[in-house]
Amino acid sequence: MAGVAGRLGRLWCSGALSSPLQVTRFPALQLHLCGPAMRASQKDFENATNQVKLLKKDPGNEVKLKLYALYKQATEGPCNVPKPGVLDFINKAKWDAWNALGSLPKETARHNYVDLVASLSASSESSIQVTPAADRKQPGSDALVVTSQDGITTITLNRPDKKNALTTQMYHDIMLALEAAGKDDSAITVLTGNGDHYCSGNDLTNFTDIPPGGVEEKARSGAVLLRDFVDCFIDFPKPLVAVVNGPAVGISVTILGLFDIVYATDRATFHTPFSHLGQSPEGCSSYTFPKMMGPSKATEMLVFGKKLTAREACTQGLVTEVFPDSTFQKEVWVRLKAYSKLPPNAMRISKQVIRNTEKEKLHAVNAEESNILRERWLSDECMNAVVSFLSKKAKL
Ligand SMILES: CCCC/C=C/CC(=O)SCCNC(=O)CCNC(=O)[C@H](O)C(C)(C)COP(=O)(O)OP(=O)(O)OC[C@H]1O[C@@H](n2cnc3c(N)ncnc32)[C@H](O)[C@@H]1OP(=O)(O)O
Repeated sequence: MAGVAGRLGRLWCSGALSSPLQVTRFPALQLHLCGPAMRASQKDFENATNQVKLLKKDPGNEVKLKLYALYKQATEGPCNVPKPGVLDFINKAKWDAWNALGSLPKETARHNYVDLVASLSASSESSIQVTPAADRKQPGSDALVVTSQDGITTITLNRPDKKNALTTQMYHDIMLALEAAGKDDSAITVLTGNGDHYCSGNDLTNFTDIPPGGVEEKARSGAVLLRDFVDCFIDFPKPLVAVVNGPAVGISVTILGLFDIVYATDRATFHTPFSHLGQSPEGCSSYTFPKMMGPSKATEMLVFGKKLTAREACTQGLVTEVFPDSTFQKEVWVRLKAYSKLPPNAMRISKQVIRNTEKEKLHAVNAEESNILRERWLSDECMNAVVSFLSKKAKL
């Protein structure tokens, strides 16, 4: 049975499954509670399927099967596939759960799915906002989740098992998400992380994906990607907020200088170990850090790799406000929801007035930093550091 549980566990990652704990106690009742006045929209449903990927706790196999069944019923209607053989435990369990829903209408199944996800989110102490419909194209992988609610578009880094390290795909997806968020009807955009880290910076395995043009081509395309990525933050047209839910490393720290507000849990740390990695500052930090904290404090971070606590980062001006970890999510989201009700055009224009004084300079700094890094990535110092990390000899 342990094997079955393990395999069922993998269902959890499929995106079709979600969960509410109370519901599991009265499944039959719950499945028919939904009246016509309480229908969930297709957008609510799509949002719930995204939200389920962000739940912190595994809700258990019984709930997962329920979610699977509701998802299938909502998307395909009553069970219409042949019953799997008795030895095909997993598929039989899934089939039984779906078949048990009988002729439950698609709409009701959709509503119950949304309900289940909402109550599971509430009971799982998820660090992620409960978010209904986002009218947008979702990024190409689960590593980034974009949701919208209460005038706030939230972009969540979702690779908690890798401390939210940024893959090449994620850089592209974040750029797409920012482009969409800049144009949507939300007032504020938030970047945050799922799990115990905010982000561990560039995924060092990105360096292992060498194209036919060799390492020079890799460094060249990396520099173009870096420059484009940081440009999106420089040009982002509306208030951009970082909700730093845990330790932050590398590029996830440097670009904070381009955010309008940075809220951090007191558990967060801020680390830019560029010299250790044979690299050099990016994200415009060679300009924004000395400006906000003075040249010598910036040197401690960017040259000597001094790791700051959240409170130190707040004193240095990198962080706007620090919150106790136990109340971090609650306090921050209450605050942001209040801000999001301010007139959006006024906020957008005020942000742009502040940013426009610096834009040209920031673009020039970004171009220069990207060029310098292109050289650094080809250095022995950098290659040795990456090999050392990848062979598990080094950790920051
Ligand atoms: C094209 C644009 C380029 C922009 C350039 C940006 C420069 C930077 O961002 S430099 C910063 C690069 N980041 C790092 O050097 C961090 C490396 N990670 C660590 O030192 C540690 O993982 C940690 C201190 C962040 C966390 O340590 P902890 O003990 O809590 O967890 P781990 O067991 O080490 O990590 C779990 C899991 O995640 C993998 N992982 C973590 N960070 C990265 C990363 N940056 N790249 C690739 N993989 C990472 C780690 O290897 C573990 O994986 P396994 O479970 O498979 O062993």
